[in-house]
Amino acid sequence: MSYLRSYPPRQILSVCRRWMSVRPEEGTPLTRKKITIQHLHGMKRECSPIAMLTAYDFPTARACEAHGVDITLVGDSLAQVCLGYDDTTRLTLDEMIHHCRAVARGSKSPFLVADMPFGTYQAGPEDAVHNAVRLVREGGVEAVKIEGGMEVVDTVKRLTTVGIPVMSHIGLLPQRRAMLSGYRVQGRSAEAARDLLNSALALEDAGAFAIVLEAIPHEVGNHITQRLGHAATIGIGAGWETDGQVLVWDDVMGTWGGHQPKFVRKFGDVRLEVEKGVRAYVQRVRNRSFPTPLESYDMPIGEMERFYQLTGERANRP
Ligand SMILES: Nc1nc(=O)c2c([nH]1)NC[C@@H]1CN(c3ccc(C(=O)N[C@@H](CCC(=O)O)C(=O)O)cc3)CN21
Ligand SMILES: CC(C)C(=O)C(=O)O
Repeated sequence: MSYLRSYPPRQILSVCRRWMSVRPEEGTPLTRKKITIQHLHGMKRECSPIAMLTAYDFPTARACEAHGVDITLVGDSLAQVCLGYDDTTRLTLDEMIHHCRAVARGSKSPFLVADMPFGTYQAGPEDAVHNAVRLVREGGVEAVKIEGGMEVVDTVKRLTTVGIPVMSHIGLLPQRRAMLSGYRVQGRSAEAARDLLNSALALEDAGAFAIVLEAIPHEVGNHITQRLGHAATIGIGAGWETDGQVLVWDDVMGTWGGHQPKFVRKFGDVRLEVEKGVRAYVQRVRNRSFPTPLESYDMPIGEMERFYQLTGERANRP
C-alpha cells in the first residue's frame, strides 16, 4: 500500500505537557482575530489546546464567535440533536446547507467546518468535489469534514488539490453505526490501533489539515497526536493529550436528553433553565398575571369613547 509509511517511523520531535493550557486565562476579547489553518497548526506546535464546538444555527454560531471557540463545526449530529432523526445517515445535503448558511451568518473569527452528510462523498472523489463545492459556495463554510480512513484517502487528496480544506474523522464513525453494530469504542487491540495510526498518517499525507479522533483509548489518541507532523488532532473521547477537543453543543449545554457517551461532560444546565422558563410562562398565562399593563399598549385618551360612538359597539368585559 503506497499510503503506508515504512518503519521506523519519523522521529517524535517534541512532547507537550498537555494537561495544562499554556494560554493565559482570557476573557472574551472585543475583537477576535480570524482563525486560519496556519493559526491552528501554530497552536499544535505551541501545545496550545484547540477548542472546537458544534453549532447548528445563528445564535449558537454567535455564542461560539463571542466566547472564544477556535473551530465551529456544523456537525451532522444536527440530524439527531436538532432535527429529531434517529441516525446521522438520514441528513440530506440540502438540510446541511440550510443550517450552514445560518451558522455562517453568525460566524466570523472561528474556522468554520461542516460535516459532509452520509452519501455525499462515498460515491467517489468527483462526487465529493461537487458536493463539497456546494457546502463552501452555498453553505459559506471554509472546510469540510469527512469520516473514514484509507478508503477516503483519494477523496481527501482530490478535495485538497482543488482547494477545499479537509478535516478527517477516524475511530468511531457515527455514519457507520449499522456496519459497526452500534456506537463502540475503536482501536482497542494492537492491530486496530495500528490501523488507526496508518490511516491518520495517510490522511495527513493526503492533505488533511486536522483529524478528529473519536472514542479511542487515550494512549492511542496520544500516540497518533505525537506521530503526526502538522495535522492537528481533535479528540472526542480520545483522552487529554490530543491537540484539541470537540463536543456536541447540546451535550455541553445539557439540552440533549438522549444517551450520554462516557466522554460527554455537561458544562451548563440549559435544560433546567428551559424547563423553568416554559413552566413559568405557561403558569403566568393561565393565571393572567402575564401580560401586565406595563407590557401592553394604550389607546390615546378619548379614542376608545370615539370608537364606541363610531361603531355602536360597547365593551363586553368591564
Ligand atoms: N448528542 C450527541 N453527542 C455526540 O457526541 C454525537 C451525537 N449526538 N450524534 C452523532 C454522534 C454519535 N456519537 C456517539 C454516540 C454514542 C456513543 C456511545 O454510546 N459510546 C459508548 C461506548 C461503549 C463502548 O464501546 O464501550 C459509551 O458508553 O461511551 C459514542 C458516540 C457521537 N456523536
Ligand atoms: C461530534 C462531532 C465530531 C461530529 O462529528 C458531529 O457533531 O457530528
